[in-house]
Amino acid sequence: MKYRGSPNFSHQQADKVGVLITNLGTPDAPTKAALKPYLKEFLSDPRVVEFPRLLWALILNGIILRFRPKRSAAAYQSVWTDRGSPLMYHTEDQAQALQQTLSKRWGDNIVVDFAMRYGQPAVADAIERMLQQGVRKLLVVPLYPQYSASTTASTFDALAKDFTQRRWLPELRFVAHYHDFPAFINAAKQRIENHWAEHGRADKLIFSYHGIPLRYLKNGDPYHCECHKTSRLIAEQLGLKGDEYLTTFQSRFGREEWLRPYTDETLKSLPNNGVKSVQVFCPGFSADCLETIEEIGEENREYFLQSGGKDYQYISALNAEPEHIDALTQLIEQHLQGWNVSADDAAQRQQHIDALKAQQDKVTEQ
Ligand SMILES: C=CC1=C(C)c2cc3[nH]c(cc4nc(cc5[nH]c(cc1n2)c(C)c5CCC(=O)O)C(CCC(=O)O)=C4C)c(C)c3C=C
Ligand SMILES: [Fe+2]
Ligand SMILES: [Fe+2]
Repeated sequence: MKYRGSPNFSHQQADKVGVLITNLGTPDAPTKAALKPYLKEFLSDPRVVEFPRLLWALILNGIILRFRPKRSAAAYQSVWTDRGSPLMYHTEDQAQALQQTLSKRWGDNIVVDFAMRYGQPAVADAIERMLQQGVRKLLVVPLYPQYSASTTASTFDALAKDFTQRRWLPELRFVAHYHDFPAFINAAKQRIENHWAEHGRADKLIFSYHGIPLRYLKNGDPYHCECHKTSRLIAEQLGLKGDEYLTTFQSRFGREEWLRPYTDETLKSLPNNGVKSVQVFCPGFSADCLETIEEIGEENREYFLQSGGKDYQYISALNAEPEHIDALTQLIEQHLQGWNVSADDAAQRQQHIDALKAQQDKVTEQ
């Protein structure tokens, strides 16, 4: 059969609304063996590496997948916890907290689940689980506040690929970005103010975002502009002047030029320019992960201190903090408008089916 259906579908089942939050994905374990398939899937995605396919396959398999898994495994070991990868357990906590807040208003009619673009839990499996539970209206929320083809569009690709193989598609809504959503900006503001209340302020606040190749910006990716807008809006809410904060880009990969200024180079140069204390916040990461805990929390701290900096503080991501869950709940509710499903839908469909059946019976009797 070409298209997967839902043959066990119960006609009495109430229609449900599904909310699927997604993030990038993470290896199953902090080992070379687990890193290899994870990196292979991730870096084979043409949305991530826009390069001639054949040439890239040679570089990826011949060079990168030979050396990088070991190096990355060591980095992952330094952030791994009893609950596994931070990205995984924060996303799990976010889904659970959202189920609670949304159920208060929607009761049993709403199902929240989470998936990862690469690795497990896979997007296709989450969709299957949700459809099995009666989800007929699906809202997908990639937890990337700023749109980028390499992340947001790639998530859409995964959904689309699954849908090409299904018979009965749900109604679909997709959050492409929320870089300027007031409740999100407010959550970031609160996170930073909470940090200030405990630790005081630094000479500069650095907003560090994951980079992308400069070429993608030149080809029309709005990511760079959305990052700058997020920074500006958070800074405005905090009452910061233009020279009190900076926007930088981290996590370069490969040899070509990426978005500038680079976070590491900036932190190395700041002490020479009289900036002795910094606080770094990453508004593009909805959960702490390798790139924030290890790269920003550890590696870049060393760069700053070795270059003459005196005080370096990393402000953790929004994770499953109440103000983040509140912001995401508002975002989700905005995108769910008009989708008030109830048991009535199922009852109505059953009536329709009964009527059809009665008609059919009449035909066979004749
Ligand atoms: C938040 C937005 C992200 C964008 C934009 C993004 C683009 C991007 N990333 C790579 C290469 C790598 N990224 C890696 C890890 C990683 N990236 C993001 C987010 C974005 N990436 C997250 C949340 C993580 C951490 C995942 C975790 O398990 O904690 C890695 C793997 C780590 C490593 O081996 O160093 C790579 C590789 C490219 C090439 C790219 C845009 C083109
Ligand atoms: Fe990345
Ligand atoms: Fe821009």
